[in-house]
Amino acid sequence: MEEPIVRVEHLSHRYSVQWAIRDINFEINQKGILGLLGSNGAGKSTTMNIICGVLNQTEGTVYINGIDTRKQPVEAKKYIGFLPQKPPLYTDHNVSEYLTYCAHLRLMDDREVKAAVVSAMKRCGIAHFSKRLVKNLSGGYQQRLGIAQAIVHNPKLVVLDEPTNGLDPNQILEIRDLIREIAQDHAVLLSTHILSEVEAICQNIKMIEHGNLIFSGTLDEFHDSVKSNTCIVKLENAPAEGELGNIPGVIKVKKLDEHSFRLQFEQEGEEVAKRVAEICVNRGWRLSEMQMEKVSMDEIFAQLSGKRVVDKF
Ligand SMILES: Nc1ncnc2c1ncn2[C@@H]1O[C@H](COP(=O)(O)OP(=O)(O)OP(=O)(O)O)[C@@H](O)[C@H]1O
Repeated sequence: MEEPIVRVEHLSHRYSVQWAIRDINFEINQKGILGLLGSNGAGKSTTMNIICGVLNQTEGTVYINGIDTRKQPVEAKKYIGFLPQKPPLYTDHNVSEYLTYCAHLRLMDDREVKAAVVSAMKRCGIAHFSKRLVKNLSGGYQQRLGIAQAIVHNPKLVVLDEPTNGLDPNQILEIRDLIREIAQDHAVLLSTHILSEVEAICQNIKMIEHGNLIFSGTLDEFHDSVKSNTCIVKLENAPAEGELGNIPGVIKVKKLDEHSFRLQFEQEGEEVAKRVAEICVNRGWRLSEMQMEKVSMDEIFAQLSGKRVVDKF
């Protein structure tokens, strides 16, 4: 059987006395973009730094393509490309010199370096800047170069730590397009605390909070992980708010306009919603619309991380 690209087993790390991550386990088996999501300080960078061999874990094991990163770090690193939060750029090099240097650092065969540098520059849209000094590139192009150094040796795994941090909105869209393109033939592990980023480009999500892995699944599963308990009803012959509030299972009511109300249910809603619909019809309130409200990414994130959910009432 083929080895997973990444296998993380019982990974824990402690900085002096405080545990930053505890008992993290997961595998990456395929190409595509996996988003590592979490609040500031959740443990994303710690996890990525260990996977990439930049930090030695306190406990647990990371295998890249079946190779233990602790026992055979040099071999394992051939399969990893890493863009840390702060790109490791040598600003007095020009683009081509810098990538050539990076390719040698990755122990590439000398005969392959030139073509690999040209290919990485092309893929990242920086070929026209090959002779430009790194310090004279804009932030967006420096980030492209950061990604180019992460793929120059054609690794199986590309790890990007908050790759759109600090970029302007147009640069963010361009870098996201580039990451999507890279993910066609690499497994990309990307950390972010920006929910719209996850929604825009990730197929799978792992969420870390206080150093623990608290969610693992597809984007759709993430959306389904928290069920809605609010709904909007439209009643052509609306009663007073109090009457809606007296329906068993309804705990809050907010009048939105003459005919529309937001109802909050005791628990997640389908059973109560059916009851509300029956009562509205039986009492002649002329129910014309009823829709469970979608739970936003922000609300899911807040609930999963145990934070206070914004009260819509
Ligand atoms: N070198 C260090 N020494 C001591 N504590 C550290 C060190 N680096 C990180 N920490 C702590 O470990 C925890 C996890 O930090 P980490 O940087 O992995 O989180 P993160 O999810 O990447 O956050 P951010 O999104 O802010 O980068 C935090 O409490 C942080 O303060």
